[in-house]
Amino acid sequence: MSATPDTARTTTAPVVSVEGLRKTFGRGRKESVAVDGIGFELRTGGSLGIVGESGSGKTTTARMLIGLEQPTAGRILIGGADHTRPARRIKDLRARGRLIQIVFQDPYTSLDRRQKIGDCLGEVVHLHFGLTGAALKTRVRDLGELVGLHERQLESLPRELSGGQRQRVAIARALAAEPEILILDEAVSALDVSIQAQILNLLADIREQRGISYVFISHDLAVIRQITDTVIVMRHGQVIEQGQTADVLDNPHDPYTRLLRDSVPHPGWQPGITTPQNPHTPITENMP
Ligand SMILES: Nc1ncnc2c1ncn2[C@@H]1O[C@H](COP(=O)(O)OP(=O)(O)OP(=O)(O)O)[C@@H](O)[C@H]1O
Repeated sequence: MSATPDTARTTTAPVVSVEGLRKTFGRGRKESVAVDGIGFELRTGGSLGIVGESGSGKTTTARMLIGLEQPTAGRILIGGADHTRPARRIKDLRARGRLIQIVFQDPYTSLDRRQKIGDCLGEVVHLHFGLTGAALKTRVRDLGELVGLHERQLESLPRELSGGQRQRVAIARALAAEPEILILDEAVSALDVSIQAQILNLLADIREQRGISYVFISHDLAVIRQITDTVIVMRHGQVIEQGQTADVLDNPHDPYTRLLRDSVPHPGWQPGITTPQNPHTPITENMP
């Protein structure tokens, strides 16, 4: 990783600033609004959670941030520079890769089945930093170490690893570009609870050591509470509540956030029975 000291990045200035961001798909009568004029900030070295039910616009927001989707309207500033339009030239794509990376839920589909893990990481390091030979090998070993992958696993093919190990590969591959911002889109959702806890601890350590900023998309509010310091709640493409994570989750002002929070199963919860202790079944059954 870069030698940038933690303090250099850990300021209160926003590293990401989003204004009036909107994305529609389709045209005319078939037009649908996925993201409807949202705004938020991620401070440098901070961790921002995005929560909301399925279809609320979380992934579309992430895809616009990373440049995989062009916004219909609005503005995305990253490190003060305008990143509203996806990069087109290779040089700009690479520069963006050094700034922001994303990890999706299922890394298996994005890994080359015939490529050893070490080679996969080496490719990214070579692409961004031009390292070769022993220097490249050392860097790959360091990356593996950072995420808890050993030499033997670096020599493996993706199918020889567990889901948790593959997710570590995906994180290492994203970190190989030494980005300032890492987006994790349901990146731990498919993992069992103990592996999930290991990865969350790992991410917290990396953030502390490197001063990297996170955008963390998850439907799991316990995960959001653990890994983020601010949160936005999305519904129907809009931000309906935002603030410090603990404040929003402990004292939600919006009924939808309350509903979202109370949907987390707890002792005494029974599916299908609505009582004050067991407030609801489908999450937005009573919402407009
Ligand atoms: N390429 C696309 N073409 C048309 N509609 C799309 C496209 N991508 C997303 N949408 C629509 O935009 C809306 C928001 O989708 P998005 O994937 O951003 O939601 P989400 O909150 O991430 O959901 P989930 O939690 O299920 O991943 C949905 O109604 C979805 O069907």
